[in-house]
Amino acid sequence: MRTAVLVEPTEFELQDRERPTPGPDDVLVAIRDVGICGSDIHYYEHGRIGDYVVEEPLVLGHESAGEVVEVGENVSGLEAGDRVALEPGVPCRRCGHCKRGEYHLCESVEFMATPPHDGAFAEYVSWPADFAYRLPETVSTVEGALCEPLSVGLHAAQRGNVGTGDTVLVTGAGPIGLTVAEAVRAAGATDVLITDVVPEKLAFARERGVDRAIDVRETDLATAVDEYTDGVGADVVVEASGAEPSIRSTLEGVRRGGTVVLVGLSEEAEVPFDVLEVIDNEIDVHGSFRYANTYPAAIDLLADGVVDVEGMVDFRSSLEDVDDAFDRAMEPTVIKGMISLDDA
Ligand SMILES: NC(=O)C1=CN([C@@H]2O[C@H](COP(=O)(O)OP(=O)(O)OC[C@H]3O[C@@H](n4cnc5c(N)ncnc54)[C@H](O)[C@@H]3O)[C@@H](O)[C@H]2O)C=CC1
Ligand SMILES: CC(=O)[C@H](N)C(=O)O
Repeated sequence: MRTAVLVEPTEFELQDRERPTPGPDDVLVAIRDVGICGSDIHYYEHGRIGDYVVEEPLVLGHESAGEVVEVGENVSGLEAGDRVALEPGVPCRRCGHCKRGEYHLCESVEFMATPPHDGAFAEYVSWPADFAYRLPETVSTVEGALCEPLSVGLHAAQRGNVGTGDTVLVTGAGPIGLTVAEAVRAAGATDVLITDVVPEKLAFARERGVDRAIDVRETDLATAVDEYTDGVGADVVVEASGAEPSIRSTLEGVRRGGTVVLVGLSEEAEVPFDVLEVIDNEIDVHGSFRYANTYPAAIDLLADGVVDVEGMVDFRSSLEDVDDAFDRAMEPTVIKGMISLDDA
């Protein structure tokens, strides 16, 4: 089968690899669509993300969906011909975190396209059936693949306990910020403000219906939020840029007694944060890491037309054109590129 393998930073090689054989609890999936995520780009450019270093050739791509072509002998509920979204992180299912249902915190999660685990830029992936979710007819495999970033947004909204009538400030209008915006709307937020430093990203967010798009290069964030909220501040701020100034600015946007959710991963592990402000204003600060149990909700929301992810896609490219696709995906105005494979 065809695979695109990252053999060195900035170097993909198209390799012909043996088609995997599904184990008894697995499904073999002919991959149709795979999103290019910021983490794929980071591995492509730098060969590492923090402690995760690409030491062996690695197949990238963890936002994927396709068609089941074979099922293992123990699998029920899925059959050949079903289209599925693949949840990319598979936990041990036995540890305390798994048993509590917070399986995304399992220390033994094997996550696609995170060294040493291969991802989905491949014709076929064999995957545990309980992490493969059937897509209804009305949900495309592009949408199925983008259940992954949508899940990051849904989990962030849950971490922020976003509720009906809330005003939410999202910092960063990349794919994650945009899925957060979709998720908080679905959770009942009535006012969504978003920031960025790229005018095209802000214009796009505006087209998607955010109530206020703030260019923080030109506009003081605290003033803009105060104007919008009559000096109160946002109920919830979700940081989705990873930029250090933006992380620090979350405390300028949140109301007293409000919640800050940190999703964006800073280049630096330590970012100065005014703890006196946090205490004095009784701010709840939550980290948000990936997601758990979000795929069924993501698929339902897509099927019901409550959220949109397909509109974020700027282009679809082929496995053979993966180099060109990554070059395009790195352009600052591009939101989401996809690698799409022919029907298997
Ligand atoms: N916690 C988690 O589970 C996950 C975290 N992430 C992280 O979330 C962040 C966002 O991911 P993507 O949307 O894919 O990244 P992205 O790089 O495509 O988007 C970030 C956006 O922030 C904007 N930005 C840069 N500086 C800014 C500033 N000072 N104020 C406001 N906006 C600013 C950029 O122009 C860009 O539009 C990244 O740090 C990524 O690593 C991504 C996936 C999961
Ligand atoms: C941080 C990422 O972008 C990636 N989606 C991951 O969950 O590892």
